Amino acid sequence: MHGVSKGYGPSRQRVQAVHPLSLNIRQGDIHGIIGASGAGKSTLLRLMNRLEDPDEGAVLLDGVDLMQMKEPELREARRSIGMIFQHFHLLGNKTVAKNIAIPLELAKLDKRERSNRVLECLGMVGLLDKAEQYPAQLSGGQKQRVAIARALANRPKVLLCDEPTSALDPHTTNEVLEVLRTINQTFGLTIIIVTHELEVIRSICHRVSMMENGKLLRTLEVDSAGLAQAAELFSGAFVRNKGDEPFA
Ligand SMILES: Nc1ncnc2c1ncn2[C@@H]1O[C@H](COP(=O)(O)OP(=O)(O)OP(=O)(O)O)[C@@H](O)[C@H]1O
Repeated sequence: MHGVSKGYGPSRQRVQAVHPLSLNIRQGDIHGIIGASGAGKSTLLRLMNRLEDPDEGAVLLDGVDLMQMKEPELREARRSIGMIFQHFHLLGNKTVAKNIAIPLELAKLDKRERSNRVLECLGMVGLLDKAEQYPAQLSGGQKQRVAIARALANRPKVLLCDEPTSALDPHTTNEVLEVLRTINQTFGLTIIIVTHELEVIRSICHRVSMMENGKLLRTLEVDSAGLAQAAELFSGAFVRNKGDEPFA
């Protein structure tokens, strides 16, 4: 991202969600974005696949600026960027297999290819036995794994994760993080995770960017020095353990 910014609302009451910033995400990394509520993390993530358009700046994927793209080129590029959300966004009236098939139908894959791809993705998240179940029959962690499978269906290069474990207990959080780690290691998928949980950064991220009031404070390697700096910058602000109050 080069010099991107985003504000909301008319000029007098304008909220500058993201001040002009540049950020390079390394291919194959799991990159965390952390900061207090309202820091602009989700907005930054939504700028990465043009779910929101920046007011200025360039969003480059493999060196190609998404801002210069028009349909259908943009639609094609968006297929290479999957996304998952805190509350899963699964369709309750469709089975797990049908949920995962939705992006494949939109991409106009034929039926045979679709069902092969659905099985492939279910295998990646370890839920082959749940294909014919409905979301309501699954645990939170399983629902998020279905959402991951759906996001992977079009074989993206990048997976954007907006607070993927914030609605989950510690056990299912680990289950989801393990799936993300395995996908990253096995397929080299680049993963960007917005979170307010230091534990998520510690356990799976290679680098972390810290945001405050719409500004990018710093990007650090996730090693002991980086984690110590991160903790210092946001002392008292992280959720250290599930059940703690988020952001004092
Ligand atoms: N669609 C919108 N319309 C108006 N203001 C918005 C919109 N989306 C975000 N904002 C504002 O932009 C700022 C940044 O919001 P954003 O959701 O990106 O922060 P965040 O760091 O992800 O917060 P949280 O952790 O609470 O989700 C906030 O002040 C928010 O109220």
